[in-house]
Amino acid sequence: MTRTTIAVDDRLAAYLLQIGVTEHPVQTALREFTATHRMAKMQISPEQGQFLAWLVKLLGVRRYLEIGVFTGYSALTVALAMGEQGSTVACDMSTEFTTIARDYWRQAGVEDSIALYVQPAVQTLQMLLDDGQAGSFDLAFIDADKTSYPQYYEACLQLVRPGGVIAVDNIFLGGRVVEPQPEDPPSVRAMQAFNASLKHDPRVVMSVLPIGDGMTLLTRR
Ligand SMILES: C[S@@+](CC[C@H](N)C(=O)[O-])C[C@H]1O[C@@H](n2cnc3c(N)ncnc32)[C@H](O)[C@@H]1O
Repeated sequence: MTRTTIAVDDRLAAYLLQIGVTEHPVQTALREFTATHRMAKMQISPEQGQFLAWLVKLLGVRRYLEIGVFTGYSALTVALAMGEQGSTVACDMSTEFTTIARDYWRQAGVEDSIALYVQPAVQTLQMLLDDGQAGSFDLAFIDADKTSYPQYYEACLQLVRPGGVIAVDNIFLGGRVVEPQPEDPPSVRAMQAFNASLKHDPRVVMSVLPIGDGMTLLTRR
């Protein structure tokens, strides 16, 4: 028993990976490749991927919306968990990053199930709303530029069905949200305000998990 969540050091993280994560060989290859990338820390942790895959099974997710693709690990993980019945809409602005993603999606045989839009995510979200896709997604994952999280959240609340889930990543920002310092970037105060706004939002039921850099889960009422 413990009254607080224990810190996970490198040794324990390796153990967690060993006993708690099952990956498709292409997931492993992508994770190992991304570890060598200059922006490697942007990828979700493998245990977060495992959690999302579990959530897919729990909810019976068929339609997945991802905001923030990077080299494609989270989208690949969810696409594999959904299987042939699943489809993904993926949003990112970077051709460089998503070219890597597409390559690994192709290797895993899920490329055709992922519609990737390489443009600002707000445009893609508006396009989906204009296209009458409100309420059509089972799961949304917000993992892109932090100052836009409130906009992404409002759009996802419309796009996800009642009972569907919105997962939000990096809500701790390495712990800086507790007490933002003057030298911190605007994203820290923005995340602090966003986190505070969710607690009493009557439209959702929420739970914050201290997994990765902190992940909030919100079920749409
Ligand atoms: C933290 S990474 C995503 C990590 C990914 N979910 C994974 O597990 O590997 C954030 C991504 O958001 C993208 N991004 C940043 N600003 C964006 C914007 N305005 N619209 C769309 N994508 C954006 C970046 O190009 C980057 O690939």
